[in-house]
Amino acid sequence: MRLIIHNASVLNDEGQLEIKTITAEDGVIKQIAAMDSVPDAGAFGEDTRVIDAAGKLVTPGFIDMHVHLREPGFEHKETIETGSRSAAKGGYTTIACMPNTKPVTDSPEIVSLVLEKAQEAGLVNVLPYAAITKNEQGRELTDFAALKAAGAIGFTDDGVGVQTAQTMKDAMALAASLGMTIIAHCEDNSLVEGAPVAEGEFAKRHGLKGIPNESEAIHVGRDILLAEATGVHYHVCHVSTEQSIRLIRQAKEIGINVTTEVCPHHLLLSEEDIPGLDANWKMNPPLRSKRDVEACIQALEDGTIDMVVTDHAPHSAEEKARGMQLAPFGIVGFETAFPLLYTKFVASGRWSLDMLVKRMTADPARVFGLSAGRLEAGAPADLTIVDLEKEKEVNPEEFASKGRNTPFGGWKLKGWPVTTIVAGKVIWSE
Ligand SMILES: NC(=O)N[C@@H](CC(=O)O)C(=O)O
Ligand SMILES: [Zn+2]
Ligand SMILES: [Zn+2]
Repeated sequence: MRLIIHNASVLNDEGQLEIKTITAEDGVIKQIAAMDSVPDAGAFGEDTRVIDAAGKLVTPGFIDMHVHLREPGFEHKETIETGSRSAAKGGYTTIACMPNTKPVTDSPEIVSLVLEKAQEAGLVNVLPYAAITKNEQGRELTDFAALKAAGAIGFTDDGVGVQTAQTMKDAMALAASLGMTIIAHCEDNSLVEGAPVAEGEFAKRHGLKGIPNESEAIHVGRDILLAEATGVHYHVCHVSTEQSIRLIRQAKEIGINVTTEVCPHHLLLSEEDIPGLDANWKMNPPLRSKRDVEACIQALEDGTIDMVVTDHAPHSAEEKARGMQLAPFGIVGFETAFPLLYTKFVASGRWSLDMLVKRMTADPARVFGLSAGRLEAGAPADLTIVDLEKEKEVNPEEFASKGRNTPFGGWKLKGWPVTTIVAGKVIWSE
């Protein structure tokens, strides 16, 4: 199997675009070179596909280290197949899925099941996380060694914070001894108790209880101290507050092994933007203040925040119709992430295209030690072709995801992925 992508606009080491021809063989990039004439597929033998990418950007496939695929147990929200297709449509080629399934991914059997289903879907690379504690109940640690052996790439109780410091410390010490990462949903339940949105004007206006910033930052601070004590690689999920960012920045400065991620919605929306009691604006962490949004943007720019993730969290329309107080937290993310960030930050002139692409490819690959995420000979032929000029309105009805729960419906965006390639094979194309 050979793939040739001709006329590809690729970002070079200086972050500038140049036109190249990318050749891949047996799932691996062979060559990236300047070529004058359109290669003739016939000249390479029958098993060759040539794509003319004239006028389009070709990047390493996007990597999303925080997603919810819902299978097993919540197939009415999403399956590994529909989630993988949604990811492919958003330009993602590698995704790491959270263990808050039913049953929770806390046994080697469920890790294997997720890997099998992903294999059957045959689309993107799916990397499973396993739970830190049994059934994500925050009490008894799972069997980290067995879960690692089954293919888990890290440990997290995402969906809920690990409430007890001793449990987190034990988890970190064990993960460190196995060379594994602890990925933490940071939330102190005692400060949250049933609040559906962030503290702020919106909560006040609608008489809702507010989630304070400290509920996140207290866990971040606690865990940084525990990471220092245990030496583990500690990764903070969906960071959303100025205070957490301050703590992470200081920890990085003194050499503690901490990394973090941010979601597009926390870079683009504040609690002031919530139009009304529509649960498509309800997610965890909640939309916070404008100050927090600006802190997230600046931290992604200076590298304090390492990467962008979607926290793709599909729920059914029926579940989201239960109203702001009762509906589950979460919004879908795969199919809008790149166009949102490209339109709002790159086309507007605040970020370079190179920075955005790195935060969605090379940076997550570096943090999690993945071989993907770079355009060079020997790397996996996981590639995304993007039409930066293409302009389109977000239409949730067209999502490949089962989830329609997005606050971005109707937004007019530029920079849509048009072809996604995994291991040299086109897995999605417009
Ligand atoms: N982010 C969310 O709002 N929801 C996630 C859980 C989580 O990421 O904490 C979910 O599983 O629905
Ligand atoms: Zn979470
Ligand atoms: Zn999540």
